[in-house]
Amino acid sequence: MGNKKLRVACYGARGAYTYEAMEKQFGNREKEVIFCPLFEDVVKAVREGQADYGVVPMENSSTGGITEVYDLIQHYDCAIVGEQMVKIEHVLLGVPGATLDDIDTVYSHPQGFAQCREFFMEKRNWKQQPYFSTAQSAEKVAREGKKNQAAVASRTAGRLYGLQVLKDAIAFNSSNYTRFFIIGPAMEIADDADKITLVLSVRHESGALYHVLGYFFYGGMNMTHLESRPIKGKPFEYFFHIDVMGKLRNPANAQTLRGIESMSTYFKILGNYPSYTHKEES
Ligand SMILES: O=C(O)C(=O)Cc1ccccc1
Repeated sequence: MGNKKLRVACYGARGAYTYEAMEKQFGNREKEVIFCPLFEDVVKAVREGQADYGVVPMENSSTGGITEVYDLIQHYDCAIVGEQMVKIEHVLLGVPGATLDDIDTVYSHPQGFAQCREFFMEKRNWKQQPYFSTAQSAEKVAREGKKNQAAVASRTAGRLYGLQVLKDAIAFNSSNYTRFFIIGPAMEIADDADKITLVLSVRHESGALYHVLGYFFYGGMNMTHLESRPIKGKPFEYFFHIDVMGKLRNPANAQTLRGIESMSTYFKILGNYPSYTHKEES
């Protein structure tokens, strides 16, 4: 890439959780950040070359896989070049001077509402208004300046957009983490890459997935995530998105994957990248 400034497509806005993940990945590098209001805008920007990399959330420890992102990466044929993990601590934000009693409408990303489900069970007369990222929700509430409006977002977003915390720690799971993919137009295998993401489908017959997964067991490759996604045009057939610990440069791992490929009706490796745990330990 020479000395050209890095262009990174980031979901949301400054103060979004994805922005935190982006800073963890690229913080020390000079970059131009292209903010995208939709996940699809991020993936498209990477595919069409407006950005060198993109950052999107893909899995949450309370609510599970963010399935739309899996479908988009597959549809736009992007590669995974890294991952990051961010601790998510949602707060309820309102305009200065507002109290909980003033609120009747709340804005957030649907993930924000899902992760605070129990808090909102008690607020049945509040309207939950799905919006873009949590940060854009905070910005909207600040910009409109109405006492009846609140946002579910981070404390950082509140500080950034001049809102006050009406209620702290509103997520139902205090150990709430989100995993993010760093995507690119093509695979990049760093020396410390230790995790592989791949997509496959198998014949529609008994034992087909069992046989495929058996290869991981016999090859000693620890599977860390499995997500099944419907295949468009083939009702009740699935793409399996699989994360396993391993290295494509390790001949034994490569051999295991070749075995799996031979058992699959569709097989594509999306990336081999340094895992979050690996980075934390090093
Ligand atoms: O909206 C954001 O801030 C995001 O980055 C998406 C998201 C929303 C809620 C939890 C984790 C990620």
